[in-house]
Amino acid sequence: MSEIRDFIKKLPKAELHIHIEGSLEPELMFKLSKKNAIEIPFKSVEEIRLAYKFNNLQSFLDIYYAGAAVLITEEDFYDLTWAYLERCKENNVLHTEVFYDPQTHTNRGIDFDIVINGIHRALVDGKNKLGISSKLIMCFLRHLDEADAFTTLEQASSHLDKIVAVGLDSSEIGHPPSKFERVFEKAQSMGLLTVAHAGEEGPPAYIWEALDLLKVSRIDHGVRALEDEALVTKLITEKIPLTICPLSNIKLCVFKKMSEHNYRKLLKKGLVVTINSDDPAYFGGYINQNYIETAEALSLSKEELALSAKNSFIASFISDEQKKIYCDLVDKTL
Ligand code: HPA
Ligand SMILES: [Zn+2]
Repeated sequence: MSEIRDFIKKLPKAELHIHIEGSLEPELMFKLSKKNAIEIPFKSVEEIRLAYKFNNLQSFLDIYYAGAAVLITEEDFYDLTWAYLERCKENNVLHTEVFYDPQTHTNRGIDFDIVINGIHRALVDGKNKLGISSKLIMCFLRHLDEADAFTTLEQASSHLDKIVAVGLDSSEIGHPPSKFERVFEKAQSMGLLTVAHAGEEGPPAYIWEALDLLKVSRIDHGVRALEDEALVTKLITEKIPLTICPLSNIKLCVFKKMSEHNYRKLLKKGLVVTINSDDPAYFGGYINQNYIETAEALSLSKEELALSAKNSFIASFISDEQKKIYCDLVDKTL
């Protein structure tokens, strides 16, 4: 193994941008489709993998929502989450903040409680059996309307002990953060933090809206921030983290190739940037693979990789004491 790969493997990390539905590997999708008698348009695991060719965010989302339809029982959501936590262990992820999309499931008749209880139970086991700490972030699908998001927030009100924040994902263009200003305001009044996908395909104006209207603690993706100098200054001064997903950006054609990714530029400017996997089953790798491909294409040094790992803990929703413990662990790898 090359020295840099070995270093990345040993580096303690937090993952802050992972959609649990996006960790559904073709093998599990196939198995669940048989068990639950849900038809999927593929005859084999190989056929599923071959279908994973995307030319933008929407072409991915269409397949991603179709795949999620095999998830029916609480056990299915448990197994999905547990499989991801085992990958965390392999990738030396010590802390993870997991997104899930309740509306993907409730809108096809799955009870809100089944989904959250299955995911939560696996996260508790992840702490007890694997030593991985975690938080859960409930995302609203932005292509659906405000009323649907309000209904979802209402359903979450008896589970507030299991959720740290609300987020915003799905088709970005045409669905600006402003559409959900009132829902996010209500979520905050319930004690929840906020994050939002912005500036993945959408313009810098969407990042401004996420900050000014949704009062987000972090921006998910945010790679288009570089197009707006005043925005970059704000993100640096206010230390607002970006959760960047390099392999996702290549697979969804946000950048043509990894050598053109702006990750290193953002890091060099002093933004709190982090490396994450987004939808690892669909985009060709878990967090270490994202670190490796970014490091190799952009010639990131060990110091820059360690800074990225420290950023991941600093940008997380854990306590300051815990952040210090994890950052010290990162320093020890240098
Ligand atoms: O990268 C993403 N962007 C928006 N929505 C998503 N849902 C899963 N992954 C993504
Ligand atoms: Zn995402």
